[in-house]
Amino acid sequence: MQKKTVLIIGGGAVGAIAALNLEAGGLAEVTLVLRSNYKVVNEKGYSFESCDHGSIKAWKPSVVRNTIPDVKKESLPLYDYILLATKNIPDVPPTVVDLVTPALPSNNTHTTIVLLQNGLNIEKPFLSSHPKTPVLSGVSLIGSAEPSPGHIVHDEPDKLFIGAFSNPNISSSLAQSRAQDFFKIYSAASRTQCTYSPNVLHDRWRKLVYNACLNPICAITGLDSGRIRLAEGALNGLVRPAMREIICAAKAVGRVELDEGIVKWTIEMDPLESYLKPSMQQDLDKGNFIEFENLLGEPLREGKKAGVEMPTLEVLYQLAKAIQWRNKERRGMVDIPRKK
Ligand SMILES: NC(=O)C1=CN([C@@H]2O[C@H](COP(=O)(O)OP(=O)(O)OC[C@H]3O[C@@H](n4cnc5c(N)ncnc54)[C@H](OP(=O)(O)O)[C@@H]3O)[C@@H](O)[C@H]2O)C=CC1
Ligand SMILES: CC(C)(CO)C(=O)C(=O)O
Repeated sequence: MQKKTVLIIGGGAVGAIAALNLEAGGLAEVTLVLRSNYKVVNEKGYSFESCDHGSIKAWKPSVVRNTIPDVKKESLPLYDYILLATKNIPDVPPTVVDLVTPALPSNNTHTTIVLLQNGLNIEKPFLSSHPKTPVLSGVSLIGSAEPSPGHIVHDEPDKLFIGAFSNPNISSSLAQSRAQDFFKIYSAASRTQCTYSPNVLHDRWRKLVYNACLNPICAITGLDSGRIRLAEGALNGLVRPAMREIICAAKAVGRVELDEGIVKWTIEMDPLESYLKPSMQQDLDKGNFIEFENLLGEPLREGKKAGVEMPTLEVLYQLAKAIQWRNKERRGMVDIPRKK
């Protein structure tokens, strides 16, 4: 079988493991686009400490580059898949659509986009920019981090749920067959728990019980997912009310039934003593922008539109927004009046 060509944009904690896993399966040839870790990875390769793949040194995928391929200018054939593994931050340019544009003509039908990213409604921008492009959802339960450039510490197994986002411009059987094909190439190495899961909305709302609640609560308080369980009053006063608001919104917006048991399950998903920092907390620690619009803003807006009261998420959202503004100011992206 001829290998599928996969362009991965973003080779941090999640993208590097995806690249490694796809090439290990032997059914994909990966081109990986890097930014801050390009020099290190290009010169020395990645080093991995991975619970699924073992300890690996000086690894590189088939192609490493520091620019998005311009398929027209470089006369390149279209990729079979473009997988986005950047943080998805619509309020800070470039947007995900800006990123794929050089590698994807707007009338594309060949390439399939795979969004290996957290959050709700992340497929929506592509419906207008690339209306006939199938877009797949990758909901990942991995625990992975890049403590220094090119060094990947992967300590919670790569459990990935793949399905197709609905798109009124293409047949659902086409979109689903693209999802099944990607599931096969991602599963080929037999080292991950990849699941073909057509109920994308269910998977995304279920993951939001964690991401819309623990991500901002841990980021804002500076307490990791273990300490937040120990801190007096935090579970009953913050975490559980936020999670219950997501359960109500999932039902009202997506007709997704999540039972009360998911609250306990999500809180206890990782052992307390692993003191795991959700990705939003890791980003704040690094002084990076946070993915608060897709993780928190979209479920909040959708829930409120459907008539759900979400007072806890509303406060978390406004706090996260202020923190993002602080990050923008630090980077000179907002002008403020001079101090008198
Ligand atoms: N980490 C985890 O355990 C989990 C993460 N997720 C989700 O997966 C997605 C990816 O997260 P994660 O891997 O942790 O994030 P990271 O920050 O570790 O990696 C993102 C990478 O994308 C790169 N990038 C950003 N913009 C560009 C660009 N324009 N061109 C090239 N590279 C770019 C970043 O480079 P630079 O360093 O220059 O910014 C960085 O290397 C997110 O949506 C996250 O929520 C889901 C489950 C678990
Ligand atoms: C739930 C978790 C920790 C990974 O599975 C995550 O999605 C994140 O840190 O953003």
